[in-house]
Amino acid sequence: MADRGDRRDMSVIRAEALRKTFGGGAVVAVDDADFTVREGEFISLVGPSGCGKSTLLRMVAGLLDRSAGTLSIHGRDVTGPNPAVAMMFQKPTLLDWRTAIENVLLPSEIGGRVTDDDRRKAMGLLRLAGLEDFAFSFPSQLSGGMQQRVALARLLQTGADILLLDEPFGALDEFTREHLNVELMRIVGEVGATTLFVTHNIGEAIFLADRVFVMTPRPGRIAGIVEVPFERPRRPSLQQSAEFNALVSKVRATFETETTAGEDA
Ligand SMILES: Nc1ncnc2c1ncn2[C@@H]1O[C@H](COP(=O)(O)OP(=O)(O)OP(=O)(O)O)[C@@H](O)[C@H]1O
Repeated sequence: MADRGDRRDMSVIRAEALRKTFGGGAVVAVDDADFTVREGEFISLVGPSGCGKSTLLRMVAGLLDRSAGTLSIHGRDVTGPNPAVAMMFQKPTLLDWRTAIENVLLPSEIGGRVTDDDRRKAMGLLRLAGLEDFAFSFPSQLSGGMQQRVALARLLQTGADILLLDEPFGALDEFTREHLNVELMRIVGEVGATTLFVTHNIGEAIFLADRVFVMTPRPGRIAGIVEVPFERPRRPSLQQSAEFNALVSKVRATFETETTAGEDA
């Protein structure tokens, strides 16, 4: 089996001149996006509201058709949803009348009969998410952060190796969010998933990622790609370091250069 270093050389998502317009071309949500994502890589997509982050993610998920350009996953043209890809949103979308483990088992149920292996896997994922003792609790008995961890376990139960996370902790308070970010890094690192994570927050984007795609609006473009050199595991205190703050400034400068260029045009 290839080690993590080898796997990182293989691209699993590839986009060239990717474009999405709405309203017959009146709104250019994503313009001329060129990028590759390597296996096991964690990419943050950061940018202000309306710069096309969710649109880009939905195209990768196969939920939205592209208007132009190419987009492939594992070397295959994206023409619709793909079992290798799973997406998670800001709201947990758990079923209130089902326990945590019954929620995690949903993808297996949709796929057919639930086997003992499926149950073992679901319990293992709840353990990985730190929720072993809450497997038989209902969503109303869990905090917002715990509900999102159940949703993450359910995402992994699908067997997808590409995770698309659209501000998954955006509705939570800052303390819970920081804790869950550390947990998320640990969990996706352990399962070796390739991850695209959308956020408005520059610090969060850098803290989590191997590379940050910086998006700017009107039209939505990837204005720059910033490499994050910090070793893993990472601790929240990293965010106080001078090196970390230098990267925050670099991302900010990418926004400012683009915005000023747009105003000058
Ligand atoms: N279905 C749609 N029909 C028309 N316009 C749309 C549609 N979806 C998105 N847009 C427009 O495309 C642009 C990009 O939207 P998108 O939701 O991708 O941005 P975003 O960066 O994810 O924003 P936010 O951070 O607020 O979620 C916006 O101008 C938005 O109004």
